[in-house]
Amino acid sequence: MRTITSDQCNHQDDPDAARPSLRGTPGPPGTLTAVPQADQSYPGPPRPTHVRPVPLTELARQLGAEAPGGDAAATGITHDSRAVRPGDIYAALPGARFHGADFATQAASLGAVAVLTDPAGTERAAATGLPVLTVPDPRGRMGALAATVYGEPGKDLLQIGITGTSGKTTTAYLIDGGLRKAEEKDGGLTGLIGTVESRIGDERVKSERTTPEATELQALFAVMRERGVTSVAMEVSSHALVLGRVDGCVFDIAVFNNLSPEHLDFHPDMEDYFRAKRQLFTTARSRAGVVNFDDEYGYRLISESEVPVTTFSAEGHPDADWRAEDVELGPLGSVFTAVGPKGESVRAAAPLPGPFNVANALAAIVALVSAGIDPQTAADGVAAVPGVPGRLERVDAGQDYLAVVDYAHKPDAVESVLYAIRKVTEGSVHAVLGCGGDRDPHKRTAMGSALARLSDTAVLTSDNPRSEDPLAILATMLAGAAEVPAYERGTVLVEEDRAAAIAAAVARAEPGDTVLVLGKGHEQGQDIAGVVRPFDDKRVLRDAIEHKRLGDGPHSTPDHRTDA
Ligand SMILES: CC(=O)N[C@H]1[C@@H](OP(=O)(O)OP(=O)(O)OC[C@H]2O[C@@H](n3ccc(=O)[nH]c3=O)[C@H](O)[C@@H]2O)O[C@H](CO)[C@@H](O)[C@@H]1O[C@H](C)C(=O)N[C@@H](C)C(=O)N[C@H](CCC(=O)O)C(=O)O
Ligand SMILES: Nc1ncnc2c1ncn2[C@@H]1O[C@H](COP(=O)(O)OP(=O)(O)OP(=O)(O)O)[C@@H](O)[C@H]1O
Repeated sequence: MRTITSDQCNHQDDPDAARPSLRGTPGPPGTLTAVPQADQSYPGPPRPTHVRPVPLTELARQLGAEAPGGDAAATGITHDSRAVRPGDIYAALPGARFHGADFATQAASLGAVAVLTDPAGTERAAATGLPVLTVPDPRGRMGALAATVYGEPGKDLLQIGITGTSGKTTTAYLIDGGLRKAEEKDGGLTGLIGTVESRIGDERVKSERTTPEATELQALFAVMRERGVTSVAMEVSSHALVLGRVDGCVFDIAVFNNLSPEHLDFHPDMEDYFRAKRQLFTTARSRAGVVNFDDEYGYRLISESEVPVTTFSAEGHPDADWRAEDVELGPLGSVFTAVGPKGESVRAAAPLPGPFNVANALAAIVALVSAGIDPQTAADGVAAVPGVPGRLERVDAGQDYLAVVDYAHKPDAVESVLYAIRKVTEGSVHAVLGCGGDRDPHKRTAMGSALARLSDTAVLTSDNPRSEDPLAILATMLAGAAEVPAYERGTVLVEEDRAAAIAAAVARAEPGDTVLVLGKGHEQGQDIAGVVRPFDDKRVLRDAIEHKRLGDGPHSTPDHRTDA
């Protein structure tokens, strides 16, 4: 293993030059070790190129676990045996499907130096001959341990965490816009972590989850620090809060957008879902909060937050700290005045349409101001965001009607998007929607109802059926559509094949109408019976529009649709 000293490592030469603006506290000087960048079939997240090895005895002390003999040290940590690199601790966690200890042999063969596990995994881990660190709840200890292994990278980053049922991704991109604007004069880079992707400056990294597991997150923070990132906006899902994925982080600002029924396959009820989100507003997790005054659960959070909160109201409520006033909604976005508690008043713009994006933009501005950025810079940065992948994203192929792809895949989001489109367009709306299999089945009826009630043509179709029968999912959605009184209901079509469903909506579009393809947004594949086939709503929509223009029959008139 090649060892270099800190003065050979770029960002240690002149830490102030590398991370100057929003934070910029350099790590302590010391010896850095180049980390082997092994070839892996499972790529895992990016890793820092240099770390300071941490002796296992020190890590055992942190865990309160029995110290292993010898002088081995760790240079990384992962919870996935396939992603182990030489020098890693392998965290063998109990899960719903497996016990990670079953993969300890693979971890050892890839160069793990120790295994962190629970008493149930100790014997299998010890059989590899590696030192074993046993604790009752390894998942609960893994985040803080990962932060230690990677040298507490989060402490060198301004961290803004966003939670809520809808708008996390959008708000994260809008905050990133403001952070970029603030960094313009200093030359610092920004980071973004969320559902669509992670970004290290302009480099894009594929996301496996909305919020990475703690070992991946701390490694990502370390890479960001190494490359000169000074501030990061990240989505924090309720799964992440319950599963300890953000253990080891203290967010400078925590943002709460809203809460509506979702993930009720994971949370037993809304109270449990709310409490999971509320964890982000404890002193262990954040320093200050930004909370949506207009949301029922946001309003409740104001009194239940442990950290001081600043409130915002896109509806202009006079009791909120920040308000959106003089809102003008437009088909491409909205403009409004953000009015603050100290007499601040800046003209701002939401670069995406719909009232809910005024809320997302105001949330972003208030989070940025709470992080110390001046309101005009914050508003300018938010307004400059060119769009968010798969969120109200337009497809233009020269047609005389609007065609939009959107990620709405829960009842509240479907309603918000349809209301938003209705507010800014006059023609008919032809909307396509499916529900994913193996996920919260409770929302399917409500999704069917919302689409039937708010569209002129509702085309019910497949999303990612996964292991479920798509027709069974569609039957539940159709039952929801049938609950809508006939006088309120648009034409409902059922078309199992998603491409044909999109073509059916396009076939009905007249000049001035809107075709709205919902549910998959940025996604590039469709999971049918565990096989993910390439499927890109934007490309399929564009093809359907072009086929219609060329009068190419089969694509514009699917022959196996069902009128409800
Ligand atoms: C409910 C949930 O979130 N489960 C997560 C959890 O699974 P689990 O504990 O049951 O793990 P398991 O599959 O039994 O495996 C046990 C252990 O063996 C390890 N293993 C497994 C196989 C192997 O070859 N080698 C290996 O080391 C696994 O890494 C794991 O640590 O730990 C796994 C390892 O990190 C995660 O992949 C898995 O996320 C699942 C796949 C998932 O999709 N979660 C979704 C629902 C999720 O987290 N969504 C949220 C919210 C999104 C939103 O708001 O829309 C998100 O943040 O993405
Ligand atoms: N503030 C909001 N209120 C209601 N609906 C919203 C809001 N923001 C976005 N949406 C809708 O929800 C969809 C998903 O938005 P976004 O990806 O920003 O949220 P998210 O919280 O990251 O969602 P997910 O958890 O599903 O990834 C958007 O495409 C839009 O239809």
